[in-house]
Amino acid sequence: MSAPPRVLTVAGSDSGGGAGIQADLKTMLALGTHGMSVVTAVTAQNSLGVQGFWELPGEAVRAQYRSVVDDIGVQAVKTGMLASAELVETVAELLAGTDAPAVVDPVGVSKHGDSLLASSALDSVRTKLLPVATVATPNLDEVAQLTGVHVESEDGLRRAAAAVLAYGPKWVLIKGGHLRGDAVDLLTDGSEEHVLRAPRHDNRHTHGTGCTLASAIAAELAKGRSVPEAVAAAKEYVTGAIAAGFALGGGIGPVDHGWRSSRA
Ligand SMILES: Nc1ncnc2c1ncn2[C@@H]1O[C@H](COP(=O)(O)OP(=O)(O)O)[C@@H](O)[C@H]1O
Ligand SMILES: Cc1ncc(COP(=O)(O)O)c(N)n1
Repeated sequence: MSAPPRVLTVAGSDSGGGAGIQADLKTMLALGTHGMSVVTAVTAQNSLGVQGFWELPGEAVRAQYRSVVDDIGVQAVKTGMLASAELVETVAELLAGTDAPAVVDPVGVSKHGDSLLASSALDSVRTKLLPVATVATPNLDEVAQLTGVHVESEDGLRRAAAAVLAYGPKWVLIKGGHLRGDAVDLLTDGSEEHVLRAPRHDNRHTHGTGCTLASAIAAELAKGRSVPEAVAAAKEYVTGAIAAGFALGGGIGPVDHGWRSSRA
């Protein structure tokens, strides 16, 4: 049997299993790839929020990354929660030395509003991490935090994309999931533009949407798809996972990563 495409997530652990490393690995499996992980931080997290987190030293992140990349090799990398300026800079340097596409999800706050990134790290995200991204996938809160551009309707997505592209990622996918109406995202590299539209599912169990989308893009890139093809396939996967999101605990439940396979 030949090995499946290899994808690496560099992100935080979510003890509740809905977002972070756990969402990433489930997504990678669901999309037919071999998922691997570099843990940047450990969160104590559930459906009610983030009760605490502990970040790993830069040395531990670097060692995990080298272990995976130098022996097994990667065909795409996804980054999520990086917690601090030190980790953002360490990961940016590692990505710059890796010959594989990088999907950068600049995770700032959780769905509950708990911060997952020190405000002192924002400048490193802008000047070190975004420039090495093949695709950056900010949500509208992250766009506002990073660029000062506030978007309140679909019309503003193009302005947000231009502001993020100015920091140097090859492509940006602005996620309009926090707007009303259809779930509309805009993908552009500054010349091509693709609007991805899906019906909004009236389901509050959306924990892990952003992690799932970014990991799905990385998995599709690892299979050799182009960026627009990978994003279109990933959008279809996350939309189905949101439609099937289920209640767990007393708060916001997770999307269903296994929605395409039978639960019987
Ligand atoms: N209720 C929903 N129904 C359908 N798609 C959604 C819904 N909420 C978010 N999305 C989609 O999920 C993906 C992740 O977006 P978003 O939730 O904005 O990211 P984040 O988790 O980073 O806040 C995007 O493609 C967005 O359009
Ligand atoms: C460890 C970790 N990483 C990322 C998120 C963001 O989750 P979402 O994908 O719902 O924005 C999270 N809640 N926890």
